[in-house]
Amino acid sequence: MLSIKNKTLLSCLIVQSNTSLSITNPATAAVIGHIATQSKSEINSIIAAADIAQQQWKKTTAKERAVILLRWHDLMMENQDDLARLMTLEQGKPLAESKGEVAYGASFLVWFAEEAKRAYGETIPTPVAGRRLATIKQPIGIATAITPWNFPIAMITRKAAPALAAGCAFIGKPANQTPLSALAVAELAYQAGVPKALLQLVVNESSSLVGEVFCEHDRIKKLSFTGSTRVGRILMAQCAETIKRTSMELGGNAPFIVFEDADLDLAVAGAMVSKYRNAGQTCVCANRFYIHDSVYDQFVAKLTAEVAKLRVGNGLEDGVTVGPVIDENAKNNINRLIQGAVDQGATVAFGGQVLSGAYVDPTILTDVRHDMDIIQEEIFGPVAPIVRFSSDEELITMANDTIYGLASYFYSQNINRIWYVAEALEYGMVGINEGLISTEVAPFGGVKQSGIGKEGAKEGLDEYLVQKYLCFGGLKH
Ligand SMILES: NC(=O)C1=CN([C@@H]2O[C@H](COP(=O)(O)OP(=O)(O)OC[C@H]3O[C@@H](n4cnc5c(N)ncnc54)[C@H](OP(=O)(O)O)[C@@H]3O)[C@@H](O)[C@H]2O)C=CC1
Ligand SMILES: O=C(O)CCCC(=O)O
Repeated sequence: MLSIKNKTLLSCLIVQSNTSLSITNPATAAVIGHIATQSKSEINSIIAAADIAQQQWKKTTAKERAVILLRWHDLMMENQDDLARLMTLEQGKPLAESKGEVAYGASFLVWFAEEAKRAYGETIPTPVAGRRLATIKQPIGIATAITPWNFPIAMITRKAAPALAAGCAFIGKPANQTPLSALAVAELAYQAGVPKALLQLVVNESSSLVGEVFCEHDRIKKLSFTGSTRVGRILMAQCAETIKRTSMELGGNAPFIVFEDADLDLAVAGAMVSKYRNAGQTCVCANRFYIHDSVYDQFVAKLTAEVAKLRVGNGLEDGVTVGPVIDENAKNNINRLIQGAVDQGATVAFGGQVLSGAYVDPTILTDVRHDMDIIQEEIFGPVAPIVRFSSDEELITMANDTIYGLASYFYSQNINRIWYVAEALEYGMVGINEGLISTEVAPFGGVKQSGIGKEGAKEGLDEYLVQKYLCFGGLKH
């Protein structure tokens, strides 16, 4: 079942025991393997070993660390097909998307390998004679991460790469539903020369147990989390005791806005990639559509024509563009939101069938009002609820009416409107005439209850560095 070429990527697999975790393929509900779990005392031993390893690693030069990270990148790309297959088997996304994620995940290794060479300090003009002032940047120490199932590889490398590049040790907890591809990527890190004690992935049936150890351990200096706002709140509270630095990439409720002056074909292309990629299970996915009254019917017709071309099925099969969602619970929750919207007056313009297994029918809902539950909640599924608007002012109020502030998208060709709306949207990221904004070179992160901190870009490295101020006194000249 796990037929891949490079068998070393499966070194994490064990014969089932009472301390193992079983991994299920969401496309078939079949168990595809078992991996060992780590107890609390084993995780504490891993932290102690990471502490020792980091004392050596922090003394290496950024250039030496870059050589290893670049080798790791090359190994990931050499094993792109195998890693993608593993990801599709445990997560469900179509193989082409899995391959894309492997490349996206690997891109963080190159980016941070290069960026760490530019972790510059500063000199500061002294206000007092006989002194010189400067700053340096140093690794924060042991960094930990807890990641979700929707991007099993990229969310690990987006955090591990800056940590290792900065000179930190890294301990991650992948999602229990999708640890295989992350563990395979860790195996490639060791083959590239990353010391085993420096980079470890741990799992336990109880994610909250791992979370508590990470948050409460005094030698751990950083926690980076990607996942729901609900769990982000718990982790931030738990980190308070040790005043740990945190990065939080949490839930979103992205508006996708089309003004009357938009290029509609461009908007539909952006909507398809933003809404239906990964079966809608992306924190930056368009969650709710606001379309100007004068182009509403035209937009719906064009979008329907494109959604009708999607093919739902097992992500390993040729031609499949929408895989299963992560499990049947997720499917039921999405179908509950669709039914709730219909009960509140929405119309199913396309799709809406209840499918078997963990599959969700790509759906378009019209006659949707801003106050419906489907607009207020994160759908995390291939469903596009479409609201009409007629004034820019009303639109901005509706777009910002959420506790979330991660991604937002709008389409317009009017330069005045583009600047005004881009500035008025209360979001960490704005796609303007663009539906796919993620890249390793730009700062990814939200405002409001979508989180704290940035990943990728030059800012992503600073999350793993501490700035130290040096004051040189008693100088004669
Ligand atoms: N912003 C984003 O990128 C994401 C947003 N979400 C949103 O969250 C919803 C629920 O998805 P879900 O996967 O359950 O997201 P969660 O936030 O529950 O899970 C994300 C990660 O946190 C772990 N976790 C869960 N509870 C705790 C805890 N108390 N302490 C420490 N770690 C914990 C999970 O482990 P385990 O695998 O054991 O559950 C997983 O590794 C989605 O439907 C979506 O709306 C989900 C994923 C990503
Ligand atoms: O959904 C997420 O959990 C992260 C978004 C992936 C990306 O586009 O970078």
